[in-house]
Amino acid sequence: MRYAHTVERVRAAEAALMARLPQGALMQRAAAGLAATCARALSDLRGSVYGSRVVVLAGSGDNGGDALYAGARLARRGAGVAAVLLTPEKAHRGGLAALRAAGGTVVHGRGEGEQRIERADLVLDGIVGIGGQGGLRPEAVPFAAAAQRARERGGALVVAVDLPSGVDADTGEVHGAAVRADVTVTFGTHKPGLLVDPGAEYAGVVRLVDIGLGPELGEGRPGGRAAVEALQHADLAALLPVPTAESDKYRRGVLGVAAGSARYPGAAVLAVAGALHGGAGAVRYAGSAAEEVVRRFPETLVTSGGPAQTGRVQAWVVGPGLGDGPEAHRALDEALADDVPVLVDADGLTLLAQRGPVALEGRRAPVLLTPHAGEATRLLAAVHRGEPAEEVAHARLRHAVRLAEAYGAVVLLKGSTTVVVPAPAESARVHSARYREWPSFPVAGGTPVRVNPTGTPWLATAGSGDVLSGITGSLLAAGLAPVDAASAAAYLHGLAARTAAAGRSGTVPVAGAEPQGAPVTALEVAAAVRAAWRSVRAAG
Ligand SMILES: NC(=O)C1=CN([C@@H]2O[C@H](COP(=O)(O)OP(=O)(O)OC[C@H]3O[C@@H](n4cnc5c(N)ncnc54)[C@H](O)[C@@H]3O)[C@@H](O)[C@H]2O)[C@@H](O)CC1
Ligand SMILES: Nc1ncnc2c1ncn2[C@@H]1O[C@H](COP(=O)(O)OP(=O)(O)O)[C@@H](O)[C@H]1O
Ligand SMILES: [K+]
Repeated sequence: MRYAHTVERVRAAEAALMARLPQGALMQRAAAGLAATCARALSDLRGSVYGSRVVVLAGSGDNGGDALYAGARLARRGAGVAAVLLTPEKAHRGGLAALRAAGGTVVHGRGEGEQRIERADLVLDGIVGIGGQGGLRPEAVPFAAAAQRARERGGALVVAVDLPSGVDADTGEVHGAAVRADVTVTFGTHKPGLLVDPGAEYAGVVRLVDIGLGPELGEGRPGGRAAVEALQHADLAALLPVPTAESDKYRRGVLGVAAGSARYPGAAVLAVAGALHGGAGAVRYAGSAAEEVVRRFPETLVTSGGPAQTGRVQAWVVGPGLGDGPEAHRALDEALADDVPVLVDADGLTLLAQRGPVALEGRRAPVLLTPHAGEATRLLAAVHRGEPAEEVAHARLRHAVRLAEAYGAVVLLKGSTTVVVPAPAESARVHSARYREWPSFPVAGGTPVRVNPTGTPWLATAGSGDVLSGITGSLLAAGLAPVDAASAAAYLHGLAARTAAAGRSGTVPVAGAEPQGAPVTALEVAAAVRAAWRSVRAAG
């Protein structure tokens, strides 16, 4: 598992650790790790650190201090290091003295600063770290722009210190300008904003430097009190259901799929395709696309009636391609009336948004909502004034948490970074009338939010969401808890898309890297789930 902690937790852990260490020890650990990463990168880029041109962008806080000390270490190895100080009178004293003592220089004036940045081999972004508030301040913006020009024209490497300046550490939100980094060297633990877009995209490849915070952060457990966590191959291998000698198809789980309509039969086929590859023992399909489904997948048990006419299932997927007619409403009602976990997707979400959270009242078994930003906007509009979908996409954690709180449901919010939020602890369904303030992220005392590390923009293709519903439903039917089913399915789905696009299996995701290979269709993603599953089990 990869864990991320909020600024508040990091500060508390740092304070506890610093109380036991000599002054400045933590900053030296951070600077040493940072300089080592930069030195490796410079060696790869130019053959050696000696003679390379490094510019340190230093703000007035400890983030600037880290950058200046790291600059000093690089200068001692023969790099030409120049510092651009955002507020010279407040620059970190010790860091600046160390840089000067190592032969580094200070650049004066904006023009010269920008020129130096544009000619640099490596730019260290130490403008602001976890102490940042809001977007980049105006005086920092031209330097961030110069660093971007240096990347684009000169092939300079931009290395962010702790996090790219301008990215919100706790949420990944970016308000205004921010530094775009190739590599981010972060200290002690990941910050949520490094794992969630848009912040994750600004961060590039993230390297974690151990500064000894682990025991303070974890409180005896790995990842203790993390706000965000991301599954890795080994976690997934432990979650995936594998049949035993005693298994039969019922014990492996039976999933019901209520999807598709005369107008959208394809959605039914795609959801069933996902379901059949997701690990359940059997898939029952209920709806008007029964003929198409069984023609394509003869292993499906079908009925042209609704969920109430279907035999026993252990979970339902309801919604993809259902349309909005009376049959669609009936399918949603009948699925929700069954006392098993229900995943609501696509048109099912649009119907649910018309009714609001009250439609889920009285249910005991879990509900899992899987909206994209547009559907999330509609669901939120039922309990709150509407917000445009871009707002949801740019503040993913906040809106997914809001949705989970408002509907008392597990939420998987799709998009560039898919996030999975657990249902609120006690069923606190909130109605517009008594609604005062939205909960903020992270939820106090809450379980961590899962973010998916395997996503790829190749998935932005029609019908891939239907496939995801099927995979998730299958894992739910197999008995996984909703948060595990949703996050494991998103992981497999992303890995399958990467595998299908690259034409080979087992591709391990690299953050910030350009997507490999060629376009894929939704059905090809479903077919590649098997290869993704294999590569996960092989690594686990
Ligand atoms: N506290 C610790 O023990 C450690 C902290 N470390 C470093 O210290 C950093 C935190 O240091 P600080 O608490 O001094 O805070 P920062 O250095 O992150 O930021 C504070 C400074 O940035 C300015 N600032 C705030 N928002 C800004 C914005 N939007 N645009 C431009 N400037 C802005 C503030 O005026 C303030 O001077 C971490 O990110 C990490 O790099 C590391 O050295 C490891 C140990
Ligand atoms: N830019 C992107 N990067 C990564 N994944 C994406 C991106 N855009 C969409 N996706 C993924 O593609 C899938 C699309 O699902 P959805 O929006 O429901 O489409 P459809 O209704 O056509 O199936 C989701 O899994 C989503 O997370
Ligand atoms: K920074």
